[in-house]
Amino acid sequence: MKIVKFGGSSLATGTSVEQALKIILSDTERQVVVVSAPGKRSNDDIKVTDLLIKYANATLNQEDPQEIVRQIFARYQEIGQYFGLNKQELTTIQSILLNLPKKAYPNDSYLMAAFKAHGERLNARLIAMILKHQGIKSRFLDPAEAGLIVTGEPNDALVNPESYLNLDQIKIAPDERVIFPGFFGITPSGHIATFSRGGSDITGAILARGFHADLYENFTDVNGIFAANPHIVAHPRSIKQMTYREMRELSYAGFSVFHDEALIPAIQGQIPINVKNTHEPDNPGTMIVPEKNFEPDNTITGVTSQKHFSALYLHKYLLNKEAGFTLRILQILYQHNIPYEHMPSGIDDITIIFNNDFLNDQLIDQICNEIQSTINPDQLEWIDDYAIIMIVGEGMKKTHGVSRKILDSLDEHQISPQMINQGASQISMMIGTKKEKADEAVKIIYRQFFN
Ligand SMILES: Nc1ncnc2c1ncn2[C@@H]1O[C@H](COP(=O)(O)OP(=O)(O)O)[C@@H](O)[C@H]1O
Ligand SMILES: N[C@@H](CC(=O)OP(=O)(O)O)C(=O)O
Repeated sequence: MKIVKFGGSSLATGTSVEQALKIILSDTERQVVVVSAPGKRSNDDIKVTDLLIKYANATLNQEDPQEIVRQIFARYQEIGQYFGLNKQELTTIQSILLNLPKKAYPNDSYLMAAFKAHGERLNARLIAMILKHQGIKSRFLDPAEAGLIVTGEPNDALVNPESYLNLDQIKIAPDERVIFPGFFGITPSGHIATFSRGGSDITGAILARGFHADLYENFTDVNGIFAANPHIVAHPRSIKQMTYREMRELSYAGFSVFHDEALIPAIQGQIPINVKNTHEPDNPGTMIVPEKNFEPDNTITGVTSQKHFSALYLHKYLLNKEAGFTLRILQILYQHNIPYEHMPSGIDDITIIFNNDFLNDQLIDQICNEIQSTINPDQLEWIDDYAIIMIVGEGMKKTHGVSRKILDSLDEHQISPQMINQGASQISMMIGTKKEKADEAVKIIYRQFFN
């Protein structure tokens, strides 16, 4: 059996849903279908998830939400009408939308999560209705009914392992198609909580593990995973095959096409993932597979950058001899509830790299003051325009001179790395640069290894 996930970019219009249904019905093994909320129809369009966030905010601010509800419903109506659904069938969707503010939520964060989740919840209902309308045996399966239990933050939830036991109990008839909404699960007390943005990929992977699928097919709007972000490098090469750990490093570091957390259930279940193009289903796309029996066909598999970082550089002589130096820094960060991303160090210095999402000016001042007074470094520098370039490839550990080739090519273009870090697995190299140099660095490294 295969789990098939369609992203919002593949379900934005009636024509694209028709193409998705064609793909589902062309293979009897494609029995469980995970759907996202309708995505953008054009570059300046708004995803349904973002419209729902506006609806939630309007509700919280006690503003009139009529216009926004009209816009959201119009997206489902457009798709439903394309398939000839009647007014009454579509009214169910409209009334669920209108009723959202009347439900009880433990707090504003749960309200936000529940509103957001309805992009997927209503789309799964709609697609199941369309299939039924076409005489195809199909079922809408809700995470509440399936027992997809999550814990943690209402808008950044994590799957609870009991979900796998619950999914194992679900019976699917051989000729039946199950339509499952992506992006959310149910908390132990029965409320909706969503994964982080882009989290329908996670639902697909959870179901792939829970239903012991042979393959997890993830359909998007491009021919698989490219070796670099197509918005940075024009027409990058598509990766034929890569390992789970390569993908995890690349998706964590900026390959937004596949969610980094979605790799974990697939790895646990050892289920291969095939990222494919809805608009070109015969293209083989990218296979993501376990490390064993893998022969890389290029030294590097991909290069990516992320620009939302800041760094704290600390210099202190004999830092290596001072017991508890890092511990005291971490205690300060812990007191302010600030996580860090990386902490490369030398004999006399240490750089702590932060995700800007967890910082504000007041917090930055507070932690710098506290570190200065507690640690008393010789030099303390805050760098707020930091980017990380990540070069990943199973082929890197077998090839000599990869780092030299990368650093020489950057040097030729006057880009001087502020930090270099090679992971112990030897399949990735991380380079810190100024934010404004990040895209150029990606282009240079891509050209060096792929052209
Ligand atoms: N390395 C990459 N390979 C392929 N696509 C990428 C890459 N990096 C960024 N993207 C972008 O990711 C988009 C697909 O992701 P997304 O819009 O979230 O799809 P979906 O709606 O199918 O989940 C592509 O259209 C592409 O612009
Ligand atoms: N609709 C949600 C979840 C998701 O995964 O969407 P997509 O598959 O279109 O990236 C979001 O926009 O975050």
